[in-house]
Amino acid sequence: MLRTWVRPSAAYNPLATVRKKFVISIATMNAAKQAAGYKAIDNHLLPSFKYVGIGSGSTVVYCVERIAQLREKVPEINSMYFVPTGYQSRQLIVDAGLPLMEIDQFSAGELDIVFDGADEVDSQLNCIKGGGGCQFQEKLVGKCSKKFIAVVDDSKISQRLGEHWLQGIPIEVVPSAHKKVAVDLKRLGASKVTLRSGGKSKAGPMVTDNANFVLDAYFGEIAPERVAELDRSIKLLVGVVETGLFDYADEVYIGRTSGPTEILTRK
Ligand SMILES: O=C(CO)[C@H](O)[C@H](O)COP(=O)(O)O
Repeated sequence: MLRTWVRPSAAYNPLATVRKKFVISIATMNAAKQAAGYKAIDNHLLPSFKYVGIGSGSTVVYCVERIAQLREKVPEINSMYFVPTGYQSRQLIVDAGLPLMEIDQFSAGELDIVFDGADEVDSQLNCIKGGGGCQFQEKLVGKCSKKFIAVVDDSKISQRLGEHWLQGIPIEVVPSAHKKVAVDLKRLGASKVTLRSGGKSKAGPMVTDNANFVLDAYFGEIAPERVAELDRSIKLLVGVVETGLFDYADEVYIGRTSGPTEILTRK
């Protein structure tokens, strides 16, 4: 984002103060994500593991970076297989030279662990995911894993989902059903439903790794005890492939922009 609006010329400087602040805050945010990603790997990647899920987004990049760094010290990593949640994480695994396996080889509970990012986390460790449109495969990999570790920065933490993530719950839908599902979601109580656009990179709707569309549906702030029920209601709508509501994180690593990484554990 920075690159698109800051003029690089040193002579041009009305925005210099803003620019400096912005640069520092991005660097600080990345340092927080990195600290959390590294700590999650150091604490949870056991040498005995065989199959490890890798989530999507900018934070898991640091998890993969740490796994690659540890290969010499922990040679067992070379005989593990890493299972992606979409094309982005597939590319991360391949670029890091880590052994790759696809999720279609696995069923529930067969992966040892998955490390993934999240868009928002509530007080009971429920998460909204799918900011990058990967929620279906993220949930599939999550459901095939014995443990789900979320890694986020501190801007993602809320009491209730919908407090900070105002874009809405990402819902993957079969393209031919997008209109019907949008109306259904409004009937279910969504105040705003948007068909996600491909933005500057693609004319028309964004298309997921599974060739589907995404509807972002805002349901206001969702009390933690309502998350599972809302997830079920959305899933029942014909045309819905998967929702971005996740209610099974075991631990959340929160990279703090000031202070050490905090760890929240499901009680
Ligand atoms: O759910 C996701 C993609 O579908 C991501 O994990 C989520 O959007 C968080 O991404 P980031 O780490 O870049 O903030």
